Amino acid sequence: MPRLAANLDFLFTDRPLEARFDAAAACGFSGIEMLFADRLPAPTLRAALDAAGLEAALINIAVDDWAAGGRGCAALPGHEDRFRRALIESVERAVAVGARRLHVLAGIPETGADLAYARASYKRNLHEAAETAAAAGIVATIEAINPRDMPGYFLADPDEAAAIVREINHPSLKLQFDLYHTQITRGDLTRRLDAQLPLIGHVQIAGVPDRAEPDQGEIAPAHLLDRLDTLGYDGWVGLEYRPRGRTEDGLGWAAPWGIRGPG
Ligand SMILES: O=C(O)C(=O)[C@H](O)CO
Ligand SMILES: [Mg+2]
Repeated sequence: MPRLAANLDFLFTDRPLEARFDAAAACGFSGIEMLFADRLPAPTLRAALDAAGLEAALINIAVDDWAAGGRGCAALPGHEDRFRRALIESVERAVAVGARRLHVLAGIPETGADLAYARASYKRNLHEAAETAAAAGIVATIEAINPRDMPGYFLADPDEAAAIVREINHPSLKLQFDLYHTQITRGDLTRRLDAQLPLIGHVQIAGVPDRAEPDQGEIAPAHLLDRLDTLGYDGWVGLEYRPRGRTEDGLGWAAPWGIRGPG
């Protein structure tokens, strides 16, 4: 049965980061995921997780220029040294905090960039990410992000993400299947899960089109989570949405998976 993880950069954001761990645990979560895990020193993050009885399901690779529009650099030729530094630092952080999945962001190529050249460079960097992750006993993931939310992002098409994971064919490189982005760009979620399950290392969910709780709109959470269960997926499903109100008040849909508002 899939386990639900609270994304602490989307949920419980009405309180300081340090308070979100206990809030997630109080709602029945046993795992969390974070986009910006480098905001806390690794020992501090590890202590917060341990104190709340939480596992880090996934963290993102460090992105040093997020505020300036940076979205990673794995697919940006010429940035290999920067990529390697972020990779090594982030794998070390993942190990220190017990995270078994590291999302490796591709980046936004400059207008007019040679995309075939970028793809070749991306594949070399991802192979290195897989090798570095494997040596540390973890798994690197890649995720297609829809162009409405992240214009110009190199990896926009979920089927291209699946093709790249297949081509690299490394046990420590997996697909991060974000149901929200995939519904927007491609749809046909059930059949895509069926076909791509062996490639999948992490799943995320949000409602479409609003990126709020998935119980409204085009996403059918019970159907999709049951499907993942039937397919034998026993990994994490990250709740990566912007709650319509208080996070706790919007968790009713997740009750069948052990999540509850604290009352
Ligand atoms: O935006 C998403 O869906 C993600 O999962 C990334 O990690 C953050 O951009
Ligand atoms: Mg996502």
